[in-house]
Amino acid sequence: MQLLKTILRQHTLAFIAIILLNLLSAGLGIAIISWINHGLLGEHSLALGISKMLGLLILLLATTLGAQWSLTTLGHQFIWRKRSAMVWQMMNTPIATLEAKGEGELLALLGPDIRNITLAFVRLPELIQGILLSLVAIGYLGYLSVPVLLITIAWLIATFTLGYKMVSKVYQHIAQVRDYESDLQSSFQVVIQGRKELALNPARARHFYETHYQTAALGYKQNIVKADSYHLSAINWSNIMMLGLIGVIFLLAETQGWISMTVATSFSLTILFLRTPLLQAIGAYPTLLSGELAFKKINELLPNTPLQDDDTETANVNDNWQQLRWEAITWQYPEKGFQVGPLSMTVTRGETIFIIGANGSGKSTLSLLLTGLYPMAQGRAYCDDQSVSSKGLMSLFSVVFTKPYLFDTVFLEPSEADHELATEWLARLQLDNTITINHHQLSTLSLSAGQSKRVALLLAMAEKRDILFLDEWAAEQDPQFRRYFYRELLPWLKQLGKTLLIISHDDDYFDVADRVYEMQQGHLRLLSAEESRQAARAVISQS
Ligand SMILES: Nc1ncnc2c1ncn2[C@@H]1O[C@H](COP(=O)(O)OP(=O)(O)OP(=O)(O)O)[C@@H](O)[C@H]1O
Repeated sequence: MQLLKTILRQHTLAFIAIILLNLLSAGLGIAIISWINHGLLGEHSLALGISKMLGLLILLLATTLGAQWSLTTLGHQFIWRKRSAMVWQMMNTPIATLEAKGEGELLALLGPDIRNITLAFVRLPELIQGILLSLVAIGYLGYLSVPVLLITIAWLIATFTLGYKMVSKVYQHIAQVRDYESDLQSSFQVVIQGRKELALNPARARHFYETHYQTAALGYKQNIVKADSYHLSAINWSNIMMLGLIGVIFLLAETQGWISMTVATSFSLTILFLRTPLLQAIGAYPTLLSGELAFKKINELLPNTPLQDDDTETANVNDNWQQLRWEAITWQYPEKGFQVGPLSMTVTRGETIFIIGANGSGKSTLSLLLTGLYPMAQGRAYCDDQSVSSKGLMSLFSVVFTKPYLFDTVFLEPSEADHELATEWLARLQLDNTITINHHQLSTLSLSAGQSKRVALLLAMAEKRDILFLDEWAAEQDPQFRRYFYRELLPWLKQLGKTLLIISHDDDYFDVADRVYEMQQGHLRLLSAEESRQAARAVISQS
């Protein structure tokens, strides 16, 4: 099992110590049974017998608790590390890979999958104790009578072969449960993010509920019921067969005379002692299977390779760069989806460049490609004629996406000067009546769409990167502020030395740009001054 192998590799010594502790606990358990059967009544006084038994029981309690506690602690330590590595890994995974998986799958990884691994560890002590106890018990039974032990082993093999078949079915259904879990997470997202639309349209809400949600929920339920049924059948089957084994042992003693009745009693006591932990072990197995499946899913998406420290690449970008150039670059969405490029583009430091084009022509995709967020399938980017990596590109840009995510902190480690800057920017963005900045925290994020975009711009400016890339930033602004943005804010940002890449549909303001590019079905074209003037009409006619 991958999960067990990994924990064994990462915590070899601790794991060996835990196994030894478990062996000790199992050995003590069996020794106590043997002593009760053979030694207790032979003690000189009843008081001595009782105190010895109490002492042994307390020792057994301490070792069993110690063994379980250390395994559980090790498990939670492993999960803490795994979850932290996952979150970090996810933040460092190319966004195209994450997008291809879908949000439902990612939520399933961080939520139910990690929970299943946790549960696997919670039940792992039972499994390990059950297995070790069985081994120790088998040794003891062999000491009592080898022929009866052989019959016992044959009986147990027959029991567990059928039990294993049932547990395999459990695994199949648990795998399907995991797929439905991902669909359920997607449905939960619809319920939360589409709440307004669903509230307004009961017919759509019912349709969504009856088709999408119920398909996932029913699929989940049917498979979990089947998994649980096979699991319970395996437990009951094993339980009954263990009782049957005791009958067989007494029969062998009574009719065949293979062993005395005292040895038969020891056999039966040991098997009864073994029964509960063994059934618990079988009970714990499916939880371990779910954990294993979750572990595989996590490793599939976020392989546990050490993260590359690309800081050396970002250092390749000269602080005083003068020109960025992309040559014959391309990007295509998976499964032969929309393609951008091959295209080439040059940006000189301090320029204001507009990118225009019809809906779906590929402007936002281009922004992700130019900024290094999508990897170039072909072509290269250069910074002052030096090849620059995706990481290098990312270090130059601050982007306000069409649907930006708003963080509530402006600067990460603000200085007094930064605070003054942020206060000035708030005023310039006409947000000073709505928001205050205390230390580096924004007082509220309950904002209108237009205000949210202004905050997103504030956050982007606070990153103090050389290039600001704004994707249809002005779309939600009122006409006065839109005018103010193009006629005053952009020239002010340019004056500050910012290089500006602006995706825009606002044809009234194309004159603000030094150059205008047009996207057409994934291809980029530099417009002449005359074409820029005509562009607005061209855009409208294409859409
Ligand atoms: N995550 C995605 N997976 C697959 N295809 C996508 C994805 N995002 C966008 N596309 C496709 O890429 C094409 C270009 O989309 P893009 O968002 O870049 O256009 P745009 O020019 O920015 O449009 P708009 O002006 O409407 O914002 C569209 O046909 C769209 O269907």
